[in-house]
Amino acid sequence: GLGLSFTKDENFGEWYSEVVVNGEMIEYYDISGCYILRPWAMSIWENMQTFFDAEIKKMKVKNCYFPLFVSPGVLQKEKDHIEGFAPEVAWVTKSGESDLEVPIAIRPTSETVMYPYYSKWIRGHRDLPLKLNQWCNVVRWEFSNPTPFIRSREFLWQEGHTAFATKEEADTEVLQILELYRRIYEEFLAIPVTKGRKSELEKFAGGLYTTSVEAFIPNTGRGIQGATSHCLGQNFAKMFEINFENEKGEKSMVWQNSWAYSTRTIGVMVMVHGDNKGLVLPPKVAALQVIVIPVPYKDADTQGIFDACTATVAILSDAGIRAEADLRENYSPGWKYSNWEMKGVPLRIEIGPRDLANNQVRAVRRDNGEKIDISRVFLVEQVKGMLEKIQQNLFDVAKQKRDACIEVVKTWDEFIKALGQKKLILAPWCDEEEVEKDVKARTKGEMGAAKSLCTPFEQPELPEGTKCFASGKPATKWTYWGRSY
Ligand SMILES: O=C1CCCN[C@@H]1CCCn1cnc2cc(F)c(Cl)cc2c1=O
Ligand SMILES: [Mg+2]
Repeated sequence: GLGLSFTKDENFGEWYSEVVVNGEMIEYYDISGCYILRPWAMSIWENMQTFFDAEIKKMKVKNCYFPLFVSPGVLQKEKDHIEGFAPEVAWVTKSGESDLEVPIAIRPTSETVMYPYYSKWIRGHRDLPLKLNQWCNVVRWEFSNPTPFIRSREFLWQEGHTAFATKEEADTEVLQILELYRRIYEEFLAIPVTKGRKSELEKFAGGLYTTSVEAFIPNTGRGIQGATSHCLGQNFAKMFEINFENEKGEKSMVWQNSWAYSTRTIGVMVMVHGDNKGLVLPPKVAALQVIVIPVPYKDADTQGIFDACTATVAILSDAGIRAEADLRENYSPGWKYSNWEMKGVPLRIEIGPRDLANNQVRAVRRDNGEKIDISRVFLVEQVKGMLEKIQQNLFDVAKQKRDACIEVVKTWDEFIKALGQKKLILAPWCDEEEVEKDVKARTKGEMGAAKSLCTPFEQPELPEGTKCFASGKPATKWTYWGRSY
């Protein structure tokens, strides 16, 4: 039937797979780990892209497009860049019946594709800063459990790659981009995230430091990296000889950043806001913000009701609200309510004989089910107000649930207990890599090991003499830990 066969709390994994399919976001594909993004998902990607693309353009970033294919020599340019990643590189080995002389890799990320040309294009300081971005797909032949949006063998992302004359400029941009990622999550997807710095063990090995926005899924008690903004330092400049002559005529290497968010954002949104009726879409990213449904009654003025629906859509659309009417004759109002709830449309407007007579409409919120009769007078203002309240409420509820999962611990026993309770753990840490490796080793299991998620920029007070939860050594910072995706 129309409903879901799994509930979010009883079987999260099955619930998620069913919701993304029944909500018409995803169609499973006959190649494992690959998914079809249907319009209901693509429109959310486009809504975020419209915001982010405009924002990076304000920062003088230019869009470009580099080839999908990577020649092997350049991919293996730097051992420690791809060490560990090699198994997930997909290769083209044939064309038609004949083998390729040399197999060609499909980009898993584009540093090695782009940077030989950065080296060619950047000569003098007047060529800096160079700021390019591309909206594209990447392929990583992962083997751990594929999950629509969250972990797939091909996904869409944007990857920004910038080069500066000074470290200060790079450091500044890293945080400007990170703020845009925070806005994507908190202002568009209504998801609370934590800005922080990755540990030496978790950072991008090819870079100098990694910052990220971290989300959390209360149902599974797992953290998830929402987006990432790296300062690469001069590591890739050294590797690819990206030098420039500065004002004093000295030859020096550029300072680089790279940053990305992907279609994983959509999966996080489904996981955080979805419920047992299906998707719940934040109005800011919803393809459809209002669905208008006629509720005809016996011999009541059916045409009048349909006309009122059409007029309501016109009024709302003219005001920039994304609204449609579901006038299909062969489906009952009840069926339509369930269908559009499953698709997560934030606001439903019902128009029946009584509404017609009273020059009003009945509005029903998807986030909390609240039913409100609103007059057709000032209809636009009231609908806009309701959509804003829904957006804000989705964020507030998600933040309250996420905050309720945060557990501050001081000792190993408290840490293990909190881990078992699917908490997001904030613990004082000595910031030693060996200790982090030890935490991973000591928490290994079928649920996956605990790892550091980020060291939040907002650091709580760390009293003198506080001990690291894992090593007992003097703690130097508060760090979030947990299991993750
Ligand atoms: O996260 C970003 C922002 C956008 C540009 N890239 C960086 C780093 C990507 C790390 N990374 C991630 N995954 C990879 C997978 C691979 F197969 C190979 Cl060869 C390399 C990598 C790899 O370098
Ligand atoms: Mg990976």
